[in-house]
Amino acid sequence: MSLNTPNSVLKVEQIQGRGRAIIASQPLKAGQIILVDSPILLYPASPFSSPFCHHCFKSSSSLLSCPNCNYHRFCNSTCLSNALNSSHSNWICNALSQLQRNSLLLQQPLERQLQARFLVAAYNLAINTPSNFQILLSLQGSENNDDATIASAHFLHPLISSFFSHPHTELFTLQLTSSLLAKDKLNAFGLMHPFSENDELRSVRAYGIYPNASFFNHDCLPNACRFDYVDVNPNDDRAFGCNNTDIIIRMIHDVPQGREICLSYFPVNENYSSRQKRLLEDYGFTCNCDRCNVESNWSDNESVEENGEEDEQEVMVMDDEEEEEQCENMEPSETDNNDFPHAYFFLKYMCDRTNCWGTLAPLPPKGNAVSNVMECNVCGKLKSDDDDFNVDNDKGLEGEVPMED
Ligand SMILES: C[S@@+](CC[C@H](N)C(=O)[O-])C[C@H]1O[C@@H](n2cnc3c(N)ncnc32)[C@H](O)[C@@H]1O
Repeated sequence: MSLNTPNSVLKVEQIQGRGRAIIASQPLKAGQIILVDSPILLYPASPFSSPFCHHCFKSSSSLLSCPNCNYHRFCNSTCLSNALNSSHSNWICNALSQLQRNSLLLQQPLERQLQARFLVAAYNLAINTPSNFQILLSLQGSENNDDATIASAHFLHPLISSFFSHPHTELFTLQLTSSLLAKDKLNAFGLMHPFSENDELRSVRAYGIYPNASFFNHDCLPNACRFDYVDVNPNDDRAFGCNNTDIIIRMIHDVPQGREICLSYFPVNENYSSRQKRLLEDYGFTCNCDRCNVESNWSDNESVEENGEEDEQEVMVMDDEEEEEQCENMEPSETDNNDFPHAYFFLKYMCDRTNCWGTLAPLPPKGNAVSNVMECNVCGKLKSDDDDFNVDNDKGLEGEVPMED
């Protein structure tokens, strides 16, 4: 099976115990852009009152209001007119206007309000873009959900189905609502606010369903990572010619043909037990990647030095100079058989900026030459392989040529 993108260097294969997986169909280079994916559905992370454009999610000093509800706002007339034909159709405009006045819903936790917002966007897709709704239905996630998702479906379905009219009343069932919620939970990506060092956590501006990127499985030491540039204009070098709501997947290091390409579903600094808990509760699987296999043998009470970690709070960060010197001389192959094979990964590919926890990938190669400038996928910091050298981000990436897929 191939991805629904032209000239893809990737293919989709079924792997026992992992479902569909993305495989390199040719050798891939560090920094190479392997996928640019556009969302089939986006919804704001603050469900009913986002200060950003409700269509493209850019921040803007002046926003135009929807002429019907006078409530949802758009950054310019193009976004407004595109939205009126898609993400803010008459049906969704009416549904949102009623939902945001529903006191029962407004008393619910934020997570459930977001689920309501997602369902309205998903059912709007079914009504306005049935082919994209079929793509959403083909993604992982079924009606056999965890108890919390089933409870949400029971609460939200009657509310949202009151906006349907014939023939949708028969088609849009409780089971469908439940399976849509599962698909959102397993597949949604967050489009992030630009990083600020003062925020401990970089918050999400909007959630999106990206049909091709949804096939990437998780690995706690990923070989690719995703970038997004929500506030950057398409003609800015940093956006590599993409739309601002696209996500761009780039290789962290070289991989041979036939290797599975994986992302990490969350920052790589999380410790073993919190990763395992999150993957089981949120994604329904037990991770047995190389890193988890090594760390499963570490006792919680063992000292950090014994485990090869430097931080008692089990955060995978290395700032100890001696340890860094030791690791600097290691190649990945040398670390394969020791107790801390990921030391090299943390040193080379984890951002060292305070509170960032992002992953570094080289800028796209020029021809065959891998760039020695690494970009952080969270804070956007640029740093050279040899030494820290911070490029003035406002000036863009002069001379860097994006690779085609
Ligand atoms: C975003 S989807 C990835 C694509 C999915 N495999 C499919 O068939 O559509 C996330 C789901 O993939 C599976 N998955 C992802 N990473 C995995 C891993 N490392 N081991 C086993 N299953 C994994 C889990 O079922 C998870 O809920």
